Amino acid sequence: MTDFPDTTETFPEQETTQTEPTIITVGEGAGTGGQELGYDVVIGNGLLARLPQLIGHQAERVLVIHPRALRATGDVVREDLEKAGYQAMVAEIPDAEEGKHIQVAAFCWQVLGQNDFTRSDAVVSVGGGAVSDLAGFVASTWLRGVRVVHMPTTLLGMVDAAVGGKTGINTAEGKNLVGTFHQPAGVLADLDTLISLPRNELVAGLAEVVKCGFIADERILEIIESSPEQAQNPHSEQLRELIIRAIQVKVDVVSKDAYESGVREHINYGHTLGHAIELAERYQWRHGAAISVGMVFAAELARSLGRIDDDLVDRHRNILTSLGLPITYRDDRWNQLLEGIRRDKKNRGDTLRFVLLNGQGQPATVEIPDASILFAAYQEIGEPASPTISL
Ligand SMILES: NC(=O)c1ccc[n+]([C@@H]2O[C@H](COP(=O)([O-])OP(=O)(O)OC[C@H]3O[C@@H](n4cnc5c(N)ncnc54)[C@H](O)[C@@H]3O)[C@@H](O)[C@H]2O)c1
Ligand SMILES: O=C(O)C(=O)C[C@@H](O)[C@H](O)[C@H](O)COP(=O)(O)O
Ligand SMILES: [Zn+2]
Repeated sequence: MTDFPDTTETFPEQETTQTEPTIITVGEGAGTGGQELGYDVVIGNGLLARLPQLIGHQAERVLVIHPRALRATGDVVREDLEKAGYQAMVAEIPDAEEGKHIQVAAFCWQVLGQNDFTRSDAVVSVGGGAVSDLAGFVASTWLRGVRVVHMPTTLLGMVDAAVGGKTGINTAEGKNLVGTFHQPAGVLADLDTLISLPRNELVAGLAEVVKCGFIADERILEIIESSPEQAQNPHSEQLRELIIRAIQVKVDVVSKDAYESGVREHINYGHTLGHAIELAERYQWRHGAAISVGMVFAAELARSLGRIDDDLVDRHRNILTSLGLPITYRDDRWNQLLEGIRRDKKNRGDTLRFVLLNGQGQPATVEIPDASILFAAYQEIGEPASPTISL
């Protein structure tokens, strides 16, 4: 997997301030919990004890789905659930995008079936966005829908993937092409889990935070600009504030448009090219890295259409670079990328649609009349591909 910045180290140990958790409700007043809006995203430290409250006491059995890399954490969660009186079991799935596969979903369905999971039982995801996407998909399809609680352990999972109910798996043709909308019963974002997260994963998550800054909350951009280092420090107050602000942006949008028939498309900023890059790279690029390049591409596209000025495009490049995120892509892959772009879910028939800015904090979904405009923007982000080394 591509490393940016060139490190997988974690942050040095440091005291973390324990404060009262922040609770943000999705679709406040809109529903009754379960698979509807009206659930809580709890952000804080040491939150595991709150899990039974979110699962609910009608469940007797709970399946904890976690990736191989988080075996120890998955076991702790399972043991805690056993102590709380549930019959808890784990399903260990392949790491990262390898987990977002139909065969992995089939494995989880088998575990649920063999353990007689009923409609009152529940699923818990422990891991990053790949795990919550897969576990959410499994929960939404098992018996046509059982409760799922997400415990995101990556920054990206906390600020984006665990919130809002999009689930998904990949197919050979592209990213997230199969999936459902299935709101969780709750989300526990325990900031302590970020301490073991490799720095490059944390930085990848910051790409989605920056996205929220450009589409909605400029204060996010200002915090990062004033200290890109503190934004990457899992112990910092700045990162806590960034997480809360980014979740608030997502919650506001999802609360208005849970099924993406309007404004929810805006949180797909940077994803049209981003997903095409992920496919072209056979998922060896992190999602956040691909979205970073995708946002610069979208900014160039908006500039070429006269929607934003040079300063806003430069702000994209500066802020993403300050975090060590990539802003260019190899210049010899256009046809392959265009194929991916054509499969984006925002398209309607042959009409390509992109989320672009009309200014800071002013996103809009725009129809692209002619793919040649896209090619021109691609040239602005292109860099020569590394020469092939032949023996
Ligand atoms: N459903 C949505 O709304 C939504 C939103 C954004 C992204 N996504 C999806 O999320 C996925 C990306 O999520 P991600 O960036 O979290 O990647 P990921 O789930 O692949 O996790 C990244 C890596 O970090 C490891 N990891 C997780 N938590 C850790 C921890 N606390 N300590 C150490 N290592 C840990 C994982 O094992 C994995 O190797 C993509 O598939 C993307 O499409 C979905
Ligand atoms: O929640 C949403 O809506 C998003 O678009 C958030 C994105 O960050 C996320 O990557 C999502 O999975 C993309 O969805 P897709 O519909 O483009 O597959
Ligand atoms: Zn995303």
